[in-house]
Amino acid sequence: MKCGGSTLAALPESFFADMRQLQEEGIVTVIVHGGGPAISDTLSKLGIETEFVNGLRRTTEDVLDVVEMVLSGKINKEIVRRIQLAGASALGLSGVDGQLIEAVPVSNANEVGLVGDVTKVNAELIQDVVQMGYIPVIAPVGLGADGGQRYNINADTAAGAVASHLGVEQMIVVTDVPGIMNGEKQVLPVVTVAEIEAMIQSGVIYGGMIPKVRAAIACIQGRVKEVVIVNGSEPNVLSKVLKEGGIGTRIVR
Ligand SMILES: Nc1ncnc2c1ncn2[C@@H]1O[C@H](COP(=O)(O)OP(=O)(O)O)[C@@H](O)[C@H]1O
Ligand SMILES: CC(=O)N[C@@H](CCC(=O)OP(=O)(O)O)C(=O)O
Repeated sequence: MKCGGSTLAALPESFFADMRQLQEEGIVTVIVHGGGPAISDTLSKLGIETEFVNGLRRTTEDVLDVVEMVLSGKINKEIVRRIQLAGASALGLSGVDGQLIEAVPVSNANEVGLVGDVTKVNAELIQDVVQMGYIPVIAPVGLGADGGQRYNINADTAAGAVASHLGVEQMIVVTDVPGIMNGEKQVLPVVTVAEIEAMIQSGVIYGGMIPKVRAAIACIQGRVKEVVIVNGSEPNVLSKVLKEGGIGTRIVR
């Protein structure tokens, strides 16, 4: 599951209670989270300028310090605490811990700086954490293969990579809209990978939805059958996706 920064503060207690219920039923959840708005807030308090190029934050070493502090510190621990308060067990990690997420510079690094694309995920570590009874909560900061260089990774991209390396059946993207909407603001129940490019071209899909659909395209292969985009403030949204369906937008092959 990917939890977007747009919705984290608005997630109700029941969202985490639902997660506990699912864990008790043996449904395994792995969380990759964002935190874009909180990063932007802290950068502005510190007087560090920030800017997005095609949805990716232009990242200098100074920006990266704040990204890591906010994502791996504040946001990651907030989510872990909320899961624990709901009575479930969670363990917070970033892509740095246990070399969880290995990354290389994105192809337009000359424009965006220290932003990474995922090349490898330590799936064994995630599986071990799950085996120990914890819900892994992962912040999208990656490390170069040499272990020295950190990279800021878009959270949708990181979640898609984790989903495909784990070979899960479904990725749930929790955000602040009820799904992908068409030009008339109607939520589309199903969108195919083939339809997405045209929707980006026509401007129906824009801004923060673009990295989500691109991550979906990249991860829907092999065992990953679908990506479902849902609103986190919808009551018991996780159970509804997993048990009833008919909610949000399903992106399928
Ligand atoms: N076709 C679309 N349907 C729904 N939302 C869209 C669409 N195109 C762009 N968006 C935007 O994508 C946003 C979600 O992305 P973002 O703000 O980055 O969220 P998150 O922090 O959850 O990743 C929505 O709030 C909406 O403004
Ligand atoms: C490279 C890049 O843009 N990284 C993102 C990481 C956080 C993120 O993606 O958070 P949301 O899911 O809330 O948007 C950033 O710096 O904002």
